[in-house]
Amino acid sequence: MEAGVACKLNYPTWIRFGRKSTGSLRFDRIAKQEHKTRVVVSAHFPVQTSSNRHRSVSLEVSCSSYTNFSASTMETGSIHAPYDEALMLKNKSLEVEPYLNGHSIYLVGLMGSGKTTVGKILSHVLGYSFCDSDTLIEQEVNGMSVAEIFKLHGESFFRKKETEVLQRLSSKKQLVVSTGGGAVVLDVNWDYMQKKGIVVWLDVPLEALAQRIAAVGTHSRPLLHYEDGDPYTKALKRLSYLLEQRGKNYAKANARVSLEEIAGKLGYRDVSDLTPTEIAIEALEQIEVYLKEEDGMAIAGL
Ligand SMILES: Nc1ncnc2c1ncn2[C@@H]1O[C@H](COP(=O)(O)OP(=O)(O)OP(=O)(O)O)[C@@H](O)[C@H]1O
Ligand SMILES: O=C(O)C1=C[C@@H](O)[C@@H](O)[C@H](O)C1
Repeated sequence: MEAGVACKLNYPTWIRFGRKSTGSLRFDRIAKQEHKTRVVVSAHFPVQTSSNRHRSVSLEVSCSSYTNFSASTMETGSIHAPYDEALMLKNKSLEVEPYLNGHSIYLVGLMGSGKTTVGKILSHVLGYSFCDSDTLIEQEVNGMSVAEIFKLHGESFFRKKETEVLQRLSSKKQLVVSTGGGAVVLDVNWDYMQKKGIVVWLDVPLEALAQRIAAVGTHSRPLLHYEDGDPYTKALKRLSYLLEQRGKNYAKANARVSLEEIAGKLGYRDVSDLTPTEIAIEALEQIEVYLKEEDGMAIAGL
């Protein structure tokens, strides 16, 4: 079919796939002029995941002649095209950037939710600087690790430093900040994060978080040392408690990125099948929704 369509229409230049069962097929200007072809595209996008993690999408294309539009369909069939997540990320960032207007992005979420991993991807594609508030605190306290700071100076000292770091960052634009898991607890931190920034919550199921943390060990995360058991059990117990305590705080974020929802949309059975890039794309989408709402309200004078 791919050859058939290409032959009938001559050089279709590219096929673009959206993430919500939408897509478009674009043709070269020359092809349009030469063939005066009116193209009727009916797209059908069942998402398939193949074993090598490269997804392909079935696209049914119907075409009819421009000069005889009522004439029957020229060709129908399906094209398999690779799902290029890097391209989709770039396109999404270009779409969102004008609305962002230089606002920073503050990623919040429980330990291990991917703030650093996703944050680096976002900063790279947007051309923003990336920083990690835990790392900035460590630098301020003579290179001491978070775990050592907790042990030597206690949690309240750490929280004070965290607020100072967020205050310092709050005057800057074009940053992607990976915040500490507990940064959402203090109201003053919200004032700093939202001064020139948008707060995005990475909402990851507890079991997935515990799995990720167990894979790297709990030694660098002092708040996980209160429980007994193997690393997975320790992490799961403590994270459940922390989510109970902080759930309302995370929910105050301007945008929420739910891994369960993305997995559902993409037809994955498990959130662990999601790539960090897919999560970054969803983050941009949710930021766009938020900014458009804000824009609409400002125009409406609300
Ligand atoms: N989408 C993902 N799928 C699988 N593993 C991931 C994903 N995102 C991050 N990870 C892994 O989970 C662990 C935690 O990720 P990361 O450091 O980005 O989270 P974080 O929110 O910054 O954590 P913390 O707040 O504890 O610093 C890392 O080992 C990382 O490689
Ligand atoms: O969830 C938390 O309270 C923490 C998360 C980490 O990022 C560090 O900021 C520190 O270990 C505390």
